[in-house]
Order: sequence, then structure tokens, then C-alpha cells
Amino acid sequence: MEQFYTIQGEGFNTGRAAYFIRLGGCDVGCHWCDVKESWDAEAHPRQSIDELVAAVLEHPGRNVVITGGEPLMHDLTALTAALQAAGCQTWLETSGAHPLSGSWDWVCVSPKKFKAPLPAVLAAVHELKVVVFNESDFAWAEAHAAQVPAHTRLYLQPEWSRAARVTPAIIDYVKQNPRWQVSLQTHKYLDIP
Ligand SMILES: C[S@@+](CC[C@H](N)C(=O)[O-])C[C@H]1O[C@@H](n2cnc3c(N)ncnc32)[C@H](O)[C@@H]1O
Ligand SMILES: Nc1nc2[nH]cc(C(=O)O)c2c(=O)[nH]1
Ligand code: SF4
Ligand SMILES: [Mg+2]
Repeated sequence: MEQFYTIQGEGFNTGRAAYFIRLGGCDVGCHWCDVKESWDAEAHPRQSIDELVAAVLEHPGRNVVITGGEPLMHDLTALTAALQAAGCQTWLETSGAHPLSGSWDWVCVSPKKFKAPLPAVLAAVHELKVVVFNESDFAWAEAHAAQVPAHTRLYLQPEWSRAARVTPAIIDYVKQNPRWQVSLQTHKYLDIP
């Protein structure tokens, strides 16, 4: 759908330069999704893997975020192999609702009530990042924290339109449950992509 070189705004790798490849297509249907224009895969032009890798290599950064849309609706084996062969780190942003493909240096799963993550994806996760829309999402977060490997980093991220309301609740929750951390969409405050 689009590609851009920016700063990873969210989660564990916040603040690090990264090239984003946003793949079209998503069937999860989060009503608060901040990139609904990604949902229809056919609405966006196709590019070859060679073109994508060449575009990445035009920039000095070697971290590549594959996001979407829901990137796991595509077989990511060839794309991630080509990126790693070119010396890049591959970072995945996924809901986990489709089978895992590809070779990953970092996997971030953001589980969704609208289409829950698959156990096999949760088993491969480095970072669990739960969007908090209302108080019921804390229980949803804990239910998924119980399904990920012990070393997984745990994040609670305010849903953007509700940030003023839910951020204080996230702060209180993290103070009481300190294995969780706050994740903010810092790129939106920085006004960068
Ligand atoms: C647009 S999604 C694309 C990747 C994948 N479909 C997913 O949901 O993880 C990228 C990240 O943005 C988060 N996100 C989407 N809309 C958001 C919103 N309105 N507020 C906060 N985070 C949001 C998602 O939960 C996910 O962690
Ligand atoms: N800067 C920036 N960081 C991000 N981290 C995850 C994003 C995404 O949409 O997947 C995102 C994004 O859209 N922009
Ligand atoms: S899974 Fe990700 S891309 Fe799909 S609707 Fe939800 S937030 Fe948007
Ligand atoms: Mg985004």
C-alpha cells in the first residue's frame, strides 16, 4: 500500500529508524483502525520484492517493519528472506489472526477481539502490544499475556481517539501491574508518518 522511512513510533523499538512496508489487505475489522484505507488489497498497486529491497537500501537504516493491513494475509517467506540477505533486520507488526510466515528478528503481536490471534503466532512473539479502547481491554490483555513466552515484553497502548480518557487508566494499571509498560503512538505526537 505504501512505504516510508521514519522512526518506529510504538512499543519496544520506539525511537529507532526503520523503513516501513505497509501491505494491503485486512479482514480483522477493528472499528477504531487508524489505517482503514489498507483493508482492500486490490486498491493498491503491486511491487516486486526486488523493487522493495532496492527502495529500503536507498536509506541508511537497516531495520524494516512489515505492517499493513494484516501482513500475515500474505506469504512473507520470500520478502523476509530477501531483506535478511540484504543485511536488514525484519520486524513484524501483526494481529496474529493468520498463520505465521517469514523469518523474523522481531515479532510484535497486537491481539484483536474482532479476530483473535492464533496460538502458533503467540508462541513466536517477542512483544505483545494491546490497544486499550476501554477498561475491558485489561482483562483481554492479561488473557493473552498468559499465552506468550515468559520473556515477552508487554505493552498497553491507548486507542488514539480515546487517549485522553484511557491513558490515565493505563498509567494506574501499569503502576499496579509493573510487568506491563506504556506504549504511546509517539509518531502521532511527533507529526511524522
Ligand atoms: C495498523 S496495525 C497493522 C498491523 C496489524 N494489522 C495489527 O493490527 O497489528 C499497526 C498497529 O497499530 C495499532 N493501532 C491501529 N489503530 C490504532 C488506534 N486507533 N490507536 C492505537 N493503536 C492503533 C494496531 O493495534 C497495531 O499494533
Ligand atoms: N512511525 C510509525 N510507527 C509505527 N509503528 C507501527 C506502525 C504501524 O502502523 O504498523 C507505525 C506507523 O504507522 N508509524
Ligand atoms: S488488524 Fe490491524 S490493520 Fe486490521 S483493522 Fe485491526 S488495526 Fe487495522
Ligand atoms: Mg500506524
